[in-house]
Amino acid sequence: MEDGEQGEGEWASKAWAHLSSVRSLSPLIQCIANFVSMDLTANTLLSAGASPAMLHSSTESPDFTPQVHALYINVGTLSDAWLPAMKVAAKLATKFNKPWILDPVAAAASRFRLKACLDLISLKPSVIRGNASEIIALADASFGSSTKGVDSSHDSTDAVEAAKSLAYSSGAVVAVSGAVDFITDGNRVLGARNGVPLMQKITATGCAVTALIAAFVAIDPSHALEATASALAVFGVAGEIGMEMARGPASLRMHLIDSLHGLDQTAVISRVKISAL
Ligand SMILES: Nc1ncnc2c1ncn2[C@@H]1O[C@H](COP(=O)(O)OP(=O)(O)OP(=O)(O)O)[C@@H](O)[C@H]1O
Ligand SMILES: Cc1ncsc1CCO
Ligand SMILES: [Mg+2]
Repeated sequence: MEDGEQGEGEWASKAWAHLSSVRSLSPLIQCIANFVSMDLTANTLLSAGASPAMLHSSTESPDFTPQVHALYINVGTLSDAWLPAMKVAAKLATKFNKPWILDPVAAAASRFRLKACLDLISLKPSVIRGNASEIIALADASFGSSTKGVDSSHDSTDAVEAAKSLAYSSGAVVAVSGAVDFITDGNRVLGARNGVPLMQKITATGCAVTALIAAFVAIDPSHALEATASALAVFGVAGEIGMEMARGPASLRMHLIDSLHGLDQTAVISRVKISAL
């Protein structure tokens, strides 16, 4: 796929091509998720056509990580026991040239968590996706500054410069979710304007979309910026269509998964709103 200036229609076609490849290639994604998000994450990957495996033991990663198409690491319910396993898997992914994707949940909630995230970032993830407060905390390497646990206390627009600086310093593509999702490699910045506000009221939609990014990057690893934008926009479109049937967060969760599974070319092409900023 080519870089450069393109209109929304071309980005939407690219998003459809990415989703079609995920469906046809069904990439195997190792997920070191968290206790809250495991179910939604696995179901999101399955409904998109990917193949999730929630394996986190450092004893089995040497056998398993070399077989996967991408690795997803989420620090949501981080513990002393899980952190070494995350590092083992991340190192294996890098060694075997597999993309790995980080979700730095609540990065600034504690010194332990901030250091864990920064240590993981030094192991070279392909993509980091967080909410605005998480990305600002990582860019500043600062603990406790205006954070509220796993929820963001900033708008995504507040974090664009932090995302660019984190992308530049880490070498990763950095995505900030919110009303507008921003995706940057430190140089280019894309905006994806899909989704509905009620997605914030379902726990772990952020975790789930980060896993979806892993599946999209797995099938287009040399275009991580574009694949990340496609995943965020496609997940947002599933949320928009799901919202047409939902009565609240619980039914939106169900309809979002159904809509992701049923997305067709017409819906993706007409609804995906990605643009270069
Ligand atoms: N105001 C909004 N309008 C539209 N979509 C939104 C809005 N806020 C968030 N989203 C979408 O909801 C999803 C989750 O993003 P969010 O920023 O809430 O992640 P998060 O805080 O990491 O969530 P969690 O930690 O619960 O997994 C993303 O797909 C994002 O695009
Ligand atoms: C609520 C919660 N707490 C730790 S992880 C998680 C899921 C959303 O990130
Ligand atoms: Mg999150």
